[in-house]
Amino acid sequence: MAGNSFGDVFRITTFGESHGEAIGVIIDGCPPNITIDEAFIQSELDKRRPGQSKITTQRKESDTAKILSGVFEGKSTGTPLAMVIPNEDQRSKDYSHIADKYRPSHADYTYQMKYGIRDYRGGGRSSARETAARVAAGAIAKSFLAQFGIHVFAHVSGVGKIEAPNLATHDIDELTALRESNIVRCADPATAHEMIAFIDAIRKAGDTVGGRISATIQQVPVGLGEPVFDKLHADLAKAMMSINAVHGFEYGSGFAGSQMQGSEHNDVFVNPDGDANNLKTLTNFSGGIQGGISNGMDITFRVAFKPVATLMRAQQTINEAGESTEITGKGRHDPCVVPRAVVIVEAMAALVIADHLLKNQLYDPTR
Ligand SMILES: Cc1cc2nc3c(=O)[nH]c(=O)nc-3n(C[C@H](O)[C@H](O)[C@H](O)COP(=O)(O)O)c2cc1C
Repeated sequence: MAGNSFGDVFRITTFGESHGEAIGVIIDGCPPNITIDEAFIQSELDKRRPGQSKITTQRKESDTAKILSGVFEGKSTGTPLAMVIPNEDQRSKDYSHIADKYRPSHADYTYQMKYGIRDYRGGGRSSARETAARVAAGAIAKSFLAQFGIHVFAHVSGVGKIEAPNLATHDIDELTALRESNIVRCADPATAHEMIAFIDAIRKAGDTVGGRISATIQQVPVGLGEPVFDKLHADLAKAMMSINAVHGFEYGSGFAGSQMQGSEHNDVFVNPDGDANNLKTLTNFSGGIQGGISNGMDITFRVAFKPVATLMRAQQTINEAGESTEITGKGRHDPCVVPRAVVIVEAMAALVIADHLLKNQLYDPTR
């Protein structure tokens, strides 16, 4: 199975399945002397952990990452940094009833056709359990970026047809406190209230619902991103589209921008500091990226997640023998993935920025 690695310099490889022994990650290319704070890694994993509230799956996993290598006396050594997260609450029998059935809109049929074998327990490698390994790696990338004052913030900006208003502040600490004040992780508490009630009603009806996550990356220096195929937004798009259940990515003005005119869409340059090498723009429809290269403004993007495929109600499907059958989800599933996916989006964004920072020919770590 190819395609388990991401990044060129700050490169991660993840391994493991939903119901195997463990999942984990190896980071090859992590620079030395980064402070590795295990409590921070854990706090990041806690935001993705199952069983954290009534609107997430009830699977009970402590999601504790054990560092196996690459760290000495609390600092990265520059050698491969490996982390493993044991699986604790598999309950594989919850899946025996679907062993030979294809869940509609899940990965069962495509895995069976491609590999001729699949671990049906929780979807095996196709399970979003794998993303815990990305979150652990993302925590290391965030620690690296913090040295440069670069911070990523994401929150749930939409659930079904409910949409949060534009945020009133850009202060990351303030936004984080607002987001963590509620279980859906929306930084607008009034909208959060509405979202939680809606997800709870959907869950009780045995159904699921999609949602949106908006993100911003602050203090990214000018010049990250390669000009042709490895444009910064192209790599962000790949990172986000690689997350389970993601169906859309847009940056800056995104799809709405295609309905605008150039005269309203162009970001007018200004020079507030009288420094020709530190220009700003009055608006940020470019989302902080022009020609695939960061321009020093906040990088902004939005990610759309589909409704979870596994429903707690009967659906028509086909089994491996090609016969019509019924399928009903059992066990523990998320009615809406976005509350748990916020930290996954942040992790993938941090990995992209760390990778570009390191491969930028203009980057001088001593500067
Ligand atoms: C945080 C998170 C949790 C998820 N939880 C579930 C779940 O409980 N049940 C499920 O069927 N799919 C869940 N998914 C989505 C599946 O992993 C995904 O739909 C499946 O792998 C098929 O891939 P695709 O939707 O990208 O085509 C979750 C996704 C994320 C990001």
